[in-house]
Amino acid sequence: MNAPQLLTPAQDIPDTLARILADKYEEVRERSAATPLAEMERAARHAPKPRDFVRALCNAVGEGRVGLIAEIKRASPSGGLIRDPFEPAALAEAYCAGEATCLSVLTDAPYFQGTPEHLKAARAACDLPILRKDFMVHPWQVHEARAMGADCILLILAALTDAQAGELEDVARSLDMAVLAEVHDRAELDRALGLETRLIGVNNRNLRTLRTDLATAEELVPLIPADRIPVAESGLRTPEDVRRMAAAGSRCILVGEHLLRQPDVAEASRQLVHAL
Ligand SMILES: O=P(O)(O)OC[C@@H](O)[C@@H](O)c1c[nH]c2ccccc12
Repeated sequence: MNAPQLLTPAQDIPDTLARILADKYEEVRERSAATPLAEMERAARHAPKPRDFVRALCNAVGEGRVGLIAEIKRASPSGGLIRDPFEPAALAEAYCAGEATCLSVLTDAPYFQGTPEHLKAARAACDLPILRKDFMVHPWQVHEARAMGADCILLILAALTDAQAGELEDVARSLDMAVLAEVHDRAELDRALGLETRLIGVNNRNLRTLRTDLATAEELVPLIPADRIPVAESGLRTPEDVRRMAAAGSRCILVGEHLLRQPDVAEASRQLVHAL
């Protein structure tokens, strides 16, 4: 990607997401100056082999279970401090014991109090495939994700132009990583379907206002073609919520805050996995 695209995010992105992205562009500018792309590419090539994120979800669904992507995050803009003390390795083990299919680990520091160390610790503690949950805006971050051990990246369509999303997807594919393309409305869904990836996340949370509404997935999941894999994200708490998402056509879910607020994370995870 050319340097000018590092300078500033697209202009028409309001509110919370705009603030996060402005900070992210600044962060990437600084970090990629400290560790040049060529060095990050080399680190990515030497990372442990990717785990198959898509296959894990397909297997879970094929065996009649919920495909649960269980999230590890210390804090969030909407939830404040979510878990304290916060132990990523212990959480990864608990999710694994609770039959989660994959993990999602926040690595964004300013808004989620995440670090790459959280992802590394989680990956070393279990053998589940791992999504790096961050705001990806530049190929440098995709190599960085692979270098820290991530098996999948998130592409938030609301944060990216089609050209950016396509380029980031190409880099991920070149590194044998999966891509979760995240949408919040029909226009973003149409754009996501122009990508190669089969994984389409429908975020029930509006990243501009931070409110969740399960009706978002109920509206959009039925529009996703059968050759793709829908993932309902955010605001899910109860087995009943999981059944609502499955009724709309999504047997894969991404759940964070609810699980992280439980004392017994493994048991809470198991309850969602066996909700159907
Ligand atoms: O904690 P929740 O409401 O269960 O949501 C998890 C996940 O969907 C949410 O963290 C998320 C979805 N898309 C994102 C994009 C960036 C940061 C965070 C997210």
